[in-house]
Amino acid sequence: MAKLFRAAIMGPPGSGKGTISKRIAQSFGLQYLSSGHYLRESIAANTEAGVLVKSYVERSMLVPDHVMTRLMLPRLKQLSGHSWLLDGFPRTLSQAQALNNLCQLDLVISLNIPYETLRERLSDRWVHPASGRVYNMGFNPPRVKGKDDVTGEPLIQHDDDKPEALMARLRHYKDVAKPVIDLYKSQGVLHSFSGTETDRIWPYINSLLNTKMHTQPSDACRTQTP
Ligand SMILES: Nc1nc2c(ncn2[C@@H]2O[C@H](COP(=O)(O)OP(=O)(O)O)[C@@H](O)[C@H]2O)c(=O)[nH]1
Ligand SMILES: Nc1ncnc2c1ncn2[C@@H]1O[C@H](COP(=O)(O)OP(=O)(O)O)[C@@H](O)[C@H]1O
Repeated sequence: MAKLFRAAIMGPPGSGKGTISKRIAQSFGLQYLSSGHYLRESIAANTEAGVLVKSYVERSMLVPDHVMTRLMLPRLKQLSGHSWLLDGFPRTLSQAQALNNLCQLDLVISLNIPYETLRERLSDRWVHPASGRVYNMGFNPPRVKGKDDVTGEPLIQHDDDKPEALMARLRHYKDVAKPVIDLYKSQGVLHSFSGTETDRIWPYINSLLNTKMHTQPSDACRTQTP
């Protein structure tokens, strides 16, 4: 059986989860699943799930745990023969416990980035809503200002990336993430990285993954919920 590897990345909004996940997926061939992107995609496609979660996502409120697990766990079961990386899920202790019942993570990456850095980055973050591609006017600007590189469609800014919403989101992130981080610490799978530049953090994550992926294969996840 192929070696499988299951990881999650955690960090406040703007900490570089999406940017680093893209590098991990490219370098290590993991399937990447972003809860925020998945939810926005469902809303845009007006699926049953999309209708259900729309009011929460639009108000930057957490989607209730039972809804989130009902959406994410079946997706992960579909990926049961693959290595994957989760971004944005699990967000709460209850979500982490539900995920634990499906399978144990091999690695959780936690990003600690100073507030001022987050504020600067997010005030300059532009996204292509349909694909989830993310740009930053200084760090990774689009080839044509205001347009997505692949489709040429317009880029937008999320309202909740604006400074007035950011402080509240950050405080909320810390409260909710603490028990999740404690859980993964107690399981011995948590690795934290601090810094202000993704390019300086990346080599450490790269080297950690190189080591872990070649020494710690995991079993296949359960395909049936117990
Ligand atoms: N200036 C700067 N911007 C960065 C760096 N790393 C990521 N970004 C940008 O910061 C914003 C937030 O990054 P993102 O990966 O979307 O963070 P997430 O909210 O944790 O998924 C995006 O616009 C990125 O392009 C960095 O090292 N320096
Ligand atoms: N695991 C989750 N639990 C509850 N709600 C979630 C979860 N992941 C994403 N969401 C919802 O989707 C929105 C966007 O998520 P995301 O793209 O991760 O952005 P952010 O990191 O800015 O919160 C969140 O504000 C929330 O409404």
